[in-house]
Amino acid sequence: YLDTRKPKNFPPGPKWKPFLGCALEVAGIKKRTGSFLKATAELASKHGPVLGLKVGKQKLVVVYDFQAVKEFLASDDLAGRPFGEFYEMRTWGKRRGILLVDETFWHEQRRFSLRQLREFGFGRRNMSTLIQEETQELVNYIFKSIHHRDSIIFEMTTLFNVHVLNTLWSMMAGVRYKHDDAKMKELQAILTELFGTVSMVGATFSHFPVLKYLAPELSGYKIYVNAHLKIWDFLRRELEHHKTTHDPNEPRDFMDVYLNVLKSSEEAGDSFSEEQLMALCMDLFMAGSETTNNSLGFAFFYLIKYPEVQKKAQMEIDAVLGKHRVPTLEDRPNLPYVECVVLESLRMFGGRAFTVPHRAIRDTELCGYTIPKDVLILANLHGCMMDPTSGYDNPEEFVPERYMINGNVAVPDTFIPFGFGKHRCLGETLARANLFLFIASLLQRFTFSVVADQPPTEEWRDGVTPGPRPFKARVVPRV
Ligand code: HEM
Repeated sequence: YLDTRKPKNFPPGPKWKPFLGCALEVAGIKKRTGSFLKATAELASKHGPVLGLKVGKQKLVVVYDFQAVKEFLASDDLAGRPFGEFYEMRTWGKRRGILLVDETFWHEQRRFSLRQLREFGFGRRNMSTLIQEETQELVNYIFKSIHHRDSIIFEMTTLFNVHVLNTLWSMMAGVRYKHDDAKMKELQAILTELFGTVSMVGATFSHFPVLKYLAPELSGYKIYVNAHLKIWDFLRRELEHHKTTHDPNEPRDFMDVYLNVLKSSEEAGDSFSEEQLMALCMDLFMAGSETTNNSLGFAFFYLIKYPEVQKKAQMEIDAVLGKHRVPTLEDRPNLPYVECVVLESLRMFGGRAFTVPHRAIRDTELCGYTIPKDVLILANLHGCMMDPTSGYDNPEEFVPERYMINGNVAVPDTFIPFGFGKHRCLGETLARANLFLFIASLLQRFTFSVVADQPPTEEWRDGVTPGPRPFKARVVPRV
């Protein structure tokens, strides 16, 4: 804590003070600019694209521009997973860390999850039919809410929550919930609470661990632990249910396939265990819900802000599907403009986000600087996709046409909302399928517009994942 000397050749950044490191300076800029993302972008413009920070006891490197991000994400030395928080897990009666699947096991668990997601299909349901069920549930819910009126006003940032969680939870445990289901709402509330207390680089208590004991509430530790315990409990109950109803010949979902692997000793590597299954579900849950929700939030934020984009997408949908044929993933090649709306929504989300933090697994180099072992390092993707120097014309504008090149959909190298390299998002296929089907299905049946005198604010919400601030839209059925 008291050491203010920087390691030799450490990336440049603000001066370090005893105990705090440069936390105060960063917090000051964060307060002025409104987010940690903008604060680190500003510091990178002053100190350079590889920024060295120290927040409390934690040394941290933030990488900003595309060339540096490319070198970072391609480096095997910088592909470690951060250590999770450890605390008492009453449910299992012993001490364990549950934030993340253990690094030594991650490789095998990641490969298993990727294969399940790629071969997605349990019983008669594949990824498209599963998401279609959710999109049509939402369409019906909106029609039901409109009832005999001409239109309805919805708060848009929460409209998709349950349905997005359902796509994850159906895949993992074969369970889906109704739009108003109390249990699912509770789970969503826990996730939202949790995401509000931490940022991508951890929470106040992880930088100043003594606060866990001195100020458990103020430092967010209590909320963090309680939220984890509640989710852990939720997952454990589902796992117990699976164990009693599991038929090895007819796996219904991810949990069943995993239980099959556990049963067949030659297939199961060392990394497979019930606890790892729970931690894996936790990871997928955490990584997949807010990201997809907020990307959809940005999509509809911009669709009401740019009605001409919405109209153009609707015309394409009408021409290909008409008003009633439900969009499926097979329609993707025939709806290139909708696909471009998806890409631009992902840029609006990703360009305001960080990658997950990685850990240096040994002393190494990045762009000529020394990164000591165990230092946390992450990329600020604003530099790649939204900075004026990122190569996108008017990067703050929502322009789906930018991906339409000679009639084909194409993205530049700098388009990396899912990262790349060893930790590239493993839910990319599911996330893109969700975005495409939700956007296409809703625009087919409804028009979304700004509510008079309640225009959405341009300010967005910082947190583990960025999102638009709550905003309302008027929803009118298309006849
Ligand atoms: C629009 C939605 C999404 C976006 C923009 C997104 C973006 C990202 C990014 C930027 C990373 C970090 C890559 C890196 O550090 O190199 C990541 C990692 C990850 N994502 Fe996603 N993600 C989304 C949805 C999902 C979904 C739906 C799932 C689960 C089904 C998921 C699971 C994961 C996991 C498990 C990781 C960690 C991978 C690893 O460390 O090896 N994500 N995602």
